[in-house]
Amino acid sequence: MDPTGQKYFTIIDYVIFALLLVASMAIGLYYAFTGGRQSTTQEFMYADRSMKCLPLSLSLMATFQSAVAIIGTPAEVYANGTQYWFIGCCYILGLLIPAHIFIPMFYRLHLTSVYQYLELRFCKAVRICGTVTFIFQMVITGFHLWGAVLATGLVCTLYTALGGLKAVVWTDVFQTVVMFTGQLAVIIVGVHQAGGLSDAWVKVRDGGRISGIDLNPDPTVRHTFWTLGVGGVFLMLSLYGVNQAQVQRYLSSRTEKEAVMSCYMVFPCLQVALMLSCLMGLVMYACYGNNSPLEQQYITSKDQMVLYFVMDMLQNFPGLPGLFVACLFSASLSTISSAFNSLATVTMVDLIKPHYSMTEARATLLSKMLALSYGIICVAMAYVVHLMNSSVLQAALSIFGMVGGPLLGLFCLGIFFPCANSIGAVTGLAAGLVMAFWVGIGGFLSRMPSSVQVLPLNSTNTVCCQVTCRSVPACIVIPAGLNGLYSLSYMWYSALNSSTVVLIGLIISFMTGPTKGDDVASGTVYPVMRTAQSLLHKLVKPSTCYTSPEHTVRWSYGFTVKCIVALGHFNVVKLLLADRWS
Ligand SMILES: CC(C)(CO)[C@@H](O)C(=O)NCCC(=O)O
Ligand code: NA
Repeated sequence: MDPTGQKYFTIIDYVIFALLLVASMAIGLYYAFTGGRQSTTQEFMYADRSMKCLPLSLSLMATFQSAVAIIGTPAEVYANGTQYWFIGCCYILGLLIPAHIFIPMFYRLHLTSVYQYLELRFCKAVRICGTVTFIFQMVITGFHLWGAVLATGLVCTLYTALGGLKAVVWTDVFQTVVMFTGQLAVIIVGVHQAGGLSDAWVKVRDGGRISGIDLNPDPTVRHTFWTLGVGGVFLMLSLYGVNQAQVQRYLSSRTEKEAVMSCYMVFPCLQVALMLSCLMGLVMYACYGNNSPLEQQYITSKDQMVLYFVMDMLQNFPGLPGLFVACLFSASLSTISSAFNSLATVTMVDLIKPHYSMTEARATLLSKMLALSYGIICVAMAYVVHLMNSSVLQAALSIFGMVGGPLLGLFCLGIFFPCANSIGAVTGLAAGLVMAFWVGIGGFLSRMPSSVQVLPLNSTNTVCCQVTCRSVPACIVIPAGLNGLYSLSYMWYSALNSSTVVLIGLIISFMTGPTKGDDVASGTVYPVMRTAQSLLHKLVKPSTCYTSPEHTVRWSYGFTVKCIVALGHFNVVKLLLADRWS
């Protein structure tokens, strides 16, 4: 540390960081020159469908655990306590549903990409709409990532393009280990600096950072048990149920059972990841108390907290800052490599292959070029796009909800509603996206002025933000009714947008002539009623015969229609009552 308070990396730090890049590159090269030498698209995209459960589960977790989670979660816990930790509750249903509904269905259909499902169930147009929405989502995910700077971005692009999915999965495994080690090291040193475990505990407890469960049903409160535990389920389903990056991993496993197991194993992995990042937030509070470096104006945004903390705490431990930066980059690399690989896959499988016939060698080469190009696009964008001053964690999860939510709705419409038709699907998706951007952007703009006031005025970023914000309240007048919608907690975005797709999709399907039960391709609809009935029968009378599929389909039609009608009545009654009372 020099007299101006500037902290520097030592040689050891640089060496550790370089080792991360070298090792990742080595794994990529290894898979480029062993096995089938990445000479088929099967190997490049689906690892020859030979993966085992343990590496897959670590890789599944690493895909959506990026630097954003590692620096965003501690900042959230430091500022608002451990309420966010309750997001861990949504992992239960958020993983059980993919394991028992999505994975068996996708695996048995032997898909080449998850969007092929949409063509089997609906038609080609729906498949293309889904694919384009996904590309949009993943490119945003890829470039919003902090730290995707040239050196790392290029290394990542190279190992992804050379080593295919095998390299992506095995680098994920290695990078997860680096990620956990880095976090653990910072937590241990932090507890030590705070005066030991019991001192640290007393400080966070007296500082009110240990939150009890908040059961407030108000959907506009950012974090409650309901927004996190129930709203989060929809977020998890969109990420772990129908996202191509994840489905590609399920499909690459040796057997269906192993795919289901890997999904189960994500649960403990995610809990460990969540625990480490929440603990780091608590340790930060134990060290700084309410005297945050943000308040003292050492840093200009909440998201710099973790980095400042790390450099501040670890300065006497040469090598540890390097390890932590390696941890951050590991988290990012494992996310963007999955994004590049899945983007290349869908572009090839959904957009190019159905229209041009080509040899296997050509197709493989083209897939590699695609992975390379998406990598370069994302690296270039990372240079251009600067982060917003609001929390990166909230921004990332909002984007997942805004683009992932409608996609989840599209798949649910196809899987759970045999009557939905293609016109309904496309209109529903469009309606869901409109809803997403309307509420997402409306919410962002309506929250902006207040979020800016708390920031110090001396950084260039803030000045730009001030300029844009000042004009906002003047030109946007928000009607009172919409304010409710705009203030919806971002954790509900996935649920709202996927429900919009399903609801509009069903209404349009009924208006344009619902699909007949027999016209639906076999294996593309989940027999909700039959499963529920057989479960019920098993519970009540263990030895009864089960009803015919036709009967069940007819029954589920009737039931769905009744539900919609009942819901309509309920809303009318609610409106009437609200009118009376006001
Ligand atoms: C997806 C969750 C919420 C699961 O805990 C978590 O990994 C997370 O907060 N991710 C943030 C987005 C990102 O890391 O890119
Ligand atoms: Na990651």
